[in-house]
Amino acid sequence: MLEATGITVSFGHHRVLDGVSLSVLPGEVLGLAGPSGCGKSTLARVLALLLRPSAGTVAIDGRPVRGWRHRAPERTSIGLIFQQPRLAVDPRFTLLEVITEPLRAARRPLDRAYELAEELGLTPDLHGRRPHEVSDGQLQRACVARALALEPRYLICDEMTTMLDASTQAHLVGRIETYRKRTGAGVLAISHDAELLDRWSAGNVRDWAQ
Ligand SMILES: Nc1ncnc2c1ncn2[C@@H]1O[C@H](COP(=O)(O)OP(=O)(O)OP(=O)(O)O)[C@@H](O)[C@H]1O
Repeated sequence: MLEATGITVSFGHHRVLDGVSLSVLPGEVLGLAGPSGCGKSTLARVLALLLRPSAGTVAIDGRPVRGWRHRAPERTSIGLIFQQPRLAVDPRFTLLEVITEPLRAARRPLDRAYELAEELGLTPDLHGRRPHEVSDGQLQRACVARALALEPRYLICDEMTTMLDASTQAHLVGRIETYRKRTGAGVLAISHDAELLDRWSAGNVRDWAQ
């Protein structure tokens, strides 16, 4: 279980999260809805171990996270996919380099990147292109491949498909579903699209406003 307990985060004097708790079970899809600005993305960053809260704990499969260093080993257990892929990649990287980045950092074989690119529908002519030479949908496919590269136990999809057309949305959700069913990973899906969340999580939605 990916478990956040009593999470508190402030930016300056603005307390964004005040003792929030949430958990994602292995194999489940949990939808998270809520009004704009309520702190969903902030909580996603805490759960992905990118933002250290001022109070509260994150535990992965019962083990509390202690190291919040950049290369904390627990980081590889959690994949995060952002809403805006252009803000989530180094603009100098080719799509293939985006996908190989975590494999390189973890000293894993890079061949896996070609399989992931193919699974995400990125044809070889796209591999050498940089972010400004591809569409948002193609770049987001590379970001999903990157998030899956180290086979995370949990995936956090933060408005992953908001900017994309219906067919790309269906493809990306389908890929993550295939991965979830194969590995038993837990998925936290954050979206303003109530219909998508309801369908994807089979009604397992937590509404922040309630
Ligand atoms: N790095 C930051 N510095 C200062 N304030 C921040 C920072 N990140 C987020 N905030 C503020 O924290 C609040 C919550 O932001 P967050 O992005 O978590 O909300 P959200 O629920 O994901 O919103 P949306 O649904 O619009 O994406 C907002 O008021 C935002 O302006």
